[in-house]
Amino acid sequence: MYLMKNVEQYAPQFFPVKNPPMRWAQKTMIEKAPIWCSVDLRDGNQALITPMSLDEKLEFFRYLVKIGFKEIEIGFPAASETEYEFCRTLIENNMIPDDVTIQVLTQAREHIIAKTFEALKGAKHAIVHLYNSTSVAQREQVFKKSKEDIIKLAELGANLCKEYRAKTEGHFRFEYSPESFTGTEPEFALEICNAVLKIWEPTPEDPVIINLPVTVSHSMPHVYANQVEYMSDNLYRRENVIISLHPHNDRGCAVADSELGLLAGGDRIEGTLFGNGERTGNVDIVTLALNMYSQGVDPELDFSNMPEIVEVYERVTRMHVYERSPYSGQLVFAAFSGSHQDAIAKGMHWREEHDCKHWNVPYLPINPEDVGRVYEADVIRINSQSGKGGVSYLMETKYGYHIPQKMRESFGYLVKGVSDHAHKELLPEEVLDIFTKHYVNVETPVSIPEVHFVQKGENAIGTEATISYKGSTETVHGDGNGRLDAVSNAVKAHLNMDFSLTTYTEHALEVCSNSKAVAYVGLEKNGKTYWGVGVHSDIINSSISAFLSALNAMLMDLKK
Ligand SMILES: CC(=O)SCCNC(=O)CCNC(=O)[C@H](O)C(C)(C)COP(=O)(O)OP(=O)(O)OC[C@H]1O[C@@H](n2cnc3c(N)ncnc32)[C@H](O)[C@@H]1OP(=O)(O)O
Ligand SMILES: CC(C)C(=O)C(=O)O
Repeated sequence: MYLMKNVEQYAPQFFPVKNPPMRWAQKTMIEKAPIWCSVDLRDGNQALITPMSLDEKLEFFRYLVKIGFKEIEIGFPAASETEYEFCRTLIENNMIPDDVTIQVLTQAREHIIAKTFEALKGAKHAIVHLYNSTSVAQREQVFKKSKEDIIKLAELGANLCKEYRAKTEGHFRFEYSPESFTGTEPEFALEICNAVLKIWEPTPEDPVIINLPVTVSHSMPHVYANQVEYMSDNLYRRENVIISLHPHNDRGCAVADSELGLLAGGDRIEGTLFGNGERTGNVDIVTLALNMYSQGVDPELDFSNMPEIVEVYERVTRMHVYERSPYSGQLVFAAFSGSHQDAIAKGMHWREEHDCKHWNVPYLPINPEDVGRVYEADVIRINSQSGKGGVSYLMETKYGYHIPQKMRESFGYLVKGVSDHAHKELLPEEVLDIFTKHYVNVETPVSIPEVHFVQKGENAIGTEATISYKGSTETVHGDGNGRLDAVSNAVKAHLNMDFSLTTYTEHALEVCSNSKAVAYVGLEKNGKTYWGVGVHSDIINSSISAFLSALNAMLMDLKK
């Protein structure tokens, strides 16, 4: 019994290569950056609810150049006035850097090819990208043409492009796409591509791009890789052909298709930032490039200011970068859960203490700083799933508190409890606030407004302390082997209670360029430890404040 009643109406829509050699399967890494071609301004733009305006396209174009794209498909000049004007604006205003080649898309129809070349007048160089659909479904349903007639259409387009190129000044290269390649029999895709190549006759000086689009994704990535390998092995004048890949993401496999396709012979990738594009989008170039980067391969694109890239992209496309989009999403470096935070904090300390050549911090595939993200804001995020490791790491890296190991658990549970009850994430300032209110310089119910010490021997100190408690103020005395011990003994005697001082640590604290001293005290009573922290410009005052804070925590607890 099927849960979804229509499963029987589906069957695989792809044509696997017979007996594929699968040499690509022996490879494990992409070893150099492919030629990148951004199709944000064409495939990305044609899929937007409101396509970009001229100004938005100009801003996006400049940004793509800044990222480092050397080939940019700027549009479909015959599609609309905006598309045409955009192409003219770039050319007439000399806005295309010499090392950047614009690319334009055209169908195999004369008036569209004519308009495309008209749009390119004055361009120093460009790629003219011709396509027609070759899949069984499109041949039968859309074009209602035989294989021979589909080849004739491609040949017509290829010949027209050649003719118009001859009539137009500028250095123009050609690209051909057997559109819907993944729904096409590989033998037929090869036949039609070779027919086009025989018209264009690629040479080393004039190589041709054969683009193998996953127009719609129908198969698992290895099936596509076999198709790419088959084309690469059999294309006419392969040595003068650049194999381009253009995967869409219908099955969520565009990145895998691209990576395996590159292993199988692809030289070039057409994709978009954050995977914008028709339906589920084109392949996300950010992911592809940073996947390479994370393995030590220079992607030759600059994504070091991801927050800015996301801002520009979201503004001009009116799309949203998904929070979990690899490398770019708001949450992709965030660790909320305790064990992840603990491992990240320890991994970061390990890096400080060891001479690590390679990045291998647990749970962080790359250093978030490499893409312009910051640890405190983006990595350690605190909610009810967090633990002591993350909370302490935050307090240390953002506020300079080195909370003693033994105190961390108590603080971790305190923070977790606040977040759990409020049912929300806590910002770093809120975590600091909890810490301050709960532990630092707590002066109720007991306070010590004044304290003096006298040295009574080599290891003996006496104190005279003024203690305020429950509305009365008294001067008390005590002796000890140090100042804190003397105050502790004086308080014990005055309050007639017993406890032991189990932890004491101190360190300097940088607060707004002033150095203060921070002390941490743990007092134990009936098997339970109470914590206090003192912050003061003077270390003696800090330690007494820490002691008092712990004592007050104990008194409040005993009162319950
Ligand atoms: C997979 C992709 O992304 S391909 C790129 C798709 N992008 C776009 O289509 C965006 C821009 N397109 C447009 O603005 C318009 O489609 C235009 C201006 C190109 C053409 O507009 P129109 O001619 O008015 O309409 P339309 O696109 O519906 O034309 C379809 C006709 O073109 C034919 N056709 C479609 N693609 C091609 C092609 N690549 N080569 C030759 N003919 C084609 C169809 O078979 C159909 O023919 P018919 O009129 O005999 O039925
Ligand atoms: C024009 C072609 C390359 C295309 O966009 C596709 O097939 O997805």
